[in-house]
Amino acid sequence: MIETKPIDGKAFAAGLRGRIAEEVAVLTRDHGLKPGLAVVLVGEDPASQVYVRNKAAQTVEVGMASFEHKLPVETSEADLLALVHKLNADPAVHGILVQLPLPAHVDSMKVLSAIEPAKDVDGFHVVNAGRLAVGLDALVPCTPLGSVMMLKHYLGNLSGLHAVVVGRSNIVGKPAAQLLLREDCTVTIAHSRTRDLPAVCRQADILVAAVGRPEMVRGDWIKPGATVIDVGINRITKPDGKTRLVGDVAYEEAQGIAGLITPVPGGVGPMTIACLLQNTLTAARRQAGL
Ligand SMILES: Nc1nc(=O)c2c([nH]1)NC[C@@H]1CN(c3ccc(C(=O)N[C@@H](CCC(=O)O)C(=O)O)cc3)C=[N+]21
Repeated sequence: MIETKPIDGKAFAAGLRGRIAEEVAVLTRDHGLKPGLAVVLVGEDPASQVYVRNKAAQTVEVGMASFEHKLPVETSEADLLALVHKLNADPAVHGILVQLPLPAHVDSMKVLSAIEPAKDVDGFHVVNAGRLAVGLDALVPCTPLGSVMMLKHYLGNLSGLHAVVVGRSNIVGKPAAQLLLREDCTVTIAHSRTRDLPAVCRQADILVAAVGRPEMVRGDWIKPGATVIDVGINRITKPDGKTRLVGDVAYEEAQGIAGLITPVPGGVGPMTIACLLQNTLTAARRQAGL
């Protein structure tokens, strides 16, 4: 029987934020540079409001400036684009995040493409996606960045390991695959059309679940001793009417099979926000030519 160890993303993120705070203090002291992050939220989705509030609080906590822009759900695409252009031109703003999903009447791709790539701390702009793909310096999407940071910390060298990424989204699956490839993993990208998905997953030394379906990855999809990164954050309603957060992996079933696993909550989620701050620091430094 394998002893399954949880990967404490919450503690890891707190440590990372501590290091970021020290670097921000040095940057401000030696160069008079205070990194600034602008977050744009359209509409009043309660979960999104919680994330945006957490991001703003942690931004201030590490010594950065936080600029929050809350817009009504009926905001036009033109007005949103105008705000993005204003933030692009604002020297106090080094990072811009437009919270997704946007309302249906707004073309998300158009808005993301309007963000100056150097300020695109989500790493969603095609320029950053392309730079990551060809191995140039890029701003890298926060969730995959945080996931790979934890993998390197816990496993050391990832070279030659077989990583299976379940999910092919532009914000997690594809960039996660690129980062793992950069670490010399053998990478398989699996998705809803993959034939015999459980058998493909069972080949993984590193299994990244990023599908957005509660507990879809079952215990018997996991190779004994494998490292499981659960990117899913699904709010489900239990029979008693209470809600609870679950990942894309059946966490209890993974016990005794996985070697290491990120819990939900307390795994990848906190690292996503810490990496957003890391990207803002990186963006500020590059914009200042440091
Ligand atoms: N442009 C954009 N960039 C994003 O990065 C982005 C976005 N839009 N839209 C929404 C999703 C969601 N997201 C989360 C970040 C942290 C937690 C997080 O810290 N979760 C805690 C629990 C939070 C809770 O209890 O609800 C945890 O997993 O432990 C969750 C979700 C970033 N997103």
